[in-house]
Amino acid sequence: MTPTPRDQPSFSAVILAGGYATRFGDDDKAVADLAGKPMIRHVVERLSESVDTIVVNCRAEQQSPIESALEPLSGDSTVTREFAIDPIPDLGPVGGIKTGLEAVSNEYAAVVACDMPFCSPPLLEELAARAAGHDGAVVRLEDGWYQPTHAVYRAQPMAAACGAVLESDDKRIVRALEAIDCVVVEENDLETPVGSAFESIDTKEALLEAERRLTR
Ligand SMILES: Nc1nc2c(ncn2[C@@H]2O[C@H](COP(=O)(O)OP(=O)(O)OP(=O)(O)O)[C@@H](O)[C@H]2O)c(=O)[nH]1
Ligand SMILES: [Mg+2]
Repeated sequence: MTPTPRDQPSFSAVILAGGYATRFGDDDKAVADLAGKPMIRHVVERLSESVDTIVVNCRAEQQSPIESALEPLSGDSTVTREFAIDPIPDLGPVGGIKTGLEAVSNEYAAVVACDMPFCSPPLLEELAARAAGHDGAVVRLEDGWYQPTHAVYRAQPMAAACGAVLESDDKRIVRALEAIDCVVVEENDLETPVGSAFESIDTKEALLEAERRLTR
């Protein structure tokens, strides 16, 4: 086996951007300005440290604004970007994860929400290493909540599990996690500092708060 430069299992990334950002207001938070850069660009630039293929999952009408938000992107010439458009919008993150992972050609992929500008490539690398030989690795915080939109999955089984969940009565993402061989990593057991990796920007107030931290 030829190790990657970081001696980590290689994985792709899926960025979930297909939500309607209702708590954020009328604007699409994926392309909202955060400290001089569209939010999704923060995520793409970070993920480019660890992956060579990024799949952006969104609705059809978002593709053009998101493409504009990501061009030109310096220093990422080796990163391939693709779009995976939801065939049916508004199925929630489970629908987005299914659409995105179906477009992935690597065995494993990190899934990260577009509103997590502090996402952590080192943390995702740790999750990829923990997921090796399993169908995924997801962090459970001390308060008991899973972090499925900053996680690593084996693309094919997780996409299939999301498809089955969408067909069932209980459409919660936790049902998909239960259906696959997903390693649950307790927050306290992580080797990598979490920092603000799991922080999502849901409101304009949260955006301003994140901006203050990024610019001070
Ligand atoms: N493809 C797809 N992605 C979604 C959908 N709903 C949420 N997401 C994504 O999942 C991630 C987490 O979702 P939320 O934080 O609830 O984002 P949101 O649904 O856009 O925002 P709210 O309307 O305020 O809940 C974000 O990256 C969203 O873009 C959906 O219906 N389809
Ligand atoms: Mg939502």
